[in-house]
Amino acid sequence: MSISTCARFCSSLTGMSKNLASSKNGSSSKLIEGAETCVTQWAALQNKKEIPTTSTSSDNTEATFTFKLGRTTGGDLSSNLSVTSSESSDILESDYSEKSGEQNSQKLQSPYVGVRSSSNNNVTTFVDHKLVHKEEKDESHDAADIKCKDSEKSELDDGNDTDEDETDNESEESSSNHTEKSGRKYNFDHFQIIKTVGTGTFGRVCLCRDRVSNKYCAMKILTMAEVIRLKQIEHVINERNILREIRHPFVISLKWSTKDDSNLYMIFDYVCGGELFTYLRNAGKFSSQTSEIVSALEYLHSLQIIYRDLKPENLLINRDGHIKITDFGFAKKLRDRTWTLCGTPEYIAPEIIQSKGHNKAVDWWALGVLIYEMLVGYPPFYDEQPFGIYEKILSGKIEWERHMDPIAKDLIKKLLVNDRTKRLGNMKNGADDVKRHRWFKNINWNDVYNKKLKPPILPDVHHDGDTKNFDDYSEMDWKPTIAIDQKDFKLFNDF
Ligand SMILES: Nc1ncnc2c1ncn2[C@@H]1O[C@H](COP(=O)(O)OP(=O)(O)OP(=O)(O)O)[C@@H](O)[C@H]1O
Repeated sequence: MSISTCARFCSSLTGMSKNLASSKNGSSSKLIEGAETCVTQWAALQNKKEIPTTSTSSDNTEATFTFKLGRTTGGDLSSNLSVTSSESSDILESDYSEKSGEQNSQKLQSPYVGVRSSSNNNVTTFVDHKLVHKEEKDESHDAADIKCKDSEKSELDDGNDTDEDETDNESEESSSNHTEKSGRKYNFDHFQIIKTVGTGTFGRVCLCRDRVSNKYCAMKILTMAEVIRLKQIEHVINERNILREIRHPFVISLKWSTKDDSNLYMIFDYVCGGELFTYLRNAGKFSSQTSEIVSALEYLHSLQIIYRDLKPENLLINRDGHIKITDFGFAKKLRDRTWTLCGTPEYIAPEIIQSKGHNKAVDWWALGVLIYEMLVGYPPFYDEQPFGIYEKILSGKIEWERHMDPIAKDLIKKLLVNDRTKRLGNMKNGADDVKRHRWFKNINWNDVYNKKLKPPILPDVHHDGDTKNFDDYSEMDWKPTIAIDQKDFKLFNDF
């Protein structure tokens, strides 16, 4: 996850953050207490029946409690917190589909603090330094140096090296199956790591060069031990599986995934423009990007996938100016509804707060928040405290800027409807209702999909591997690769 963008509230969370930072597997009950308090306060806020703080599942399924805490508007500090516990007494909420009873793991985010200026990507990141690797590294690394054995289990993907910008539409038309083979077999040492361009909860994202095709790509490296520690195995496997299934011009495309005995790896096309948010904060310029997001959401929902993490940080912009939605860590294939409390506070839909069970409607809500934030510069529901944010979300009151475009305002209002059965996008015509809104009156949706709309702005990049739109990250804190034991390794059998 990018920590960049709008840095968010923090002071109230700092103490919690410290607790979390010092937490180990076996000592997380304090943190869970904090999480329980959150849940209880939400319930109290609404004067509604209490959200269960223990799992109702009979099979002791592990619970999920997932937040991305930490966005402050115009401020400069954000804090993401993470905590886990596998003790059933600490269970807060099970993440399962209503019908499947599918279990999931438990999480608040890992401790880090990010600072960002509102005008660009200047982010300072402090990741968990407990396992910081002090040894100095060269700027570029061989992927093989990271210790991926030949015997690693690797996922043969489509192996399609062709420049995505040129082939996106072709491949989408010819195949929606990401695993369709094109003949190439990837190998880990085909990749040379050049530079870190982002950090996430469990690892980092690096710019790489594919030695075979000579193309740039992004390698997301997740430390298995961290994934286990944060009880995120299911989410990571979900992320990979969903990414393998999808192929859309405005969604990041996974080229290959693999693992060794310490890390999970996902190789994506490199999106060199950085975050969209950096470029566009202007009503006139944003409608074509919005339409790309709508197109992507419609596609995901058509596959019964909810994305659940729509926010400016997760919208990257390609060299051609088009959007790429990234970070599918919260995405989920749904049979019906899900109950995981997850998301980023400012973007969470009321039904998530109310623990009513949620579905794709949460993405349409988040779209309303996103459009508002893109147009106004800060999110519609904001407070220094997360509870204040939830209270505002539930109240449904939105402050409107006087000069807000009335058509945009109408769209936002129809997306930010508390009653999800009346929310645009979630009614019987689905995404068509959104697409037919006046805000999109001049939009030809086929043209959107085929990238025929001229992007309002092109990112300032000099070449495909340009990293100027990303923050600088230390290459000195690569964590040592520690092999996990066989028992733990088996947890990743499905990756
Ligand atoms: N394909 C890509 N091209 C360029 N940069 C990327 C790409 N994928 C990710 N990044 C950068 O790396 C950052 C972290 O990526 P991502 O959000 O996927 O990590 P994460 O580990 O899932 O984070 P989280 O903590 O939210 O789980 C992004 O915000 C972005 O800046």
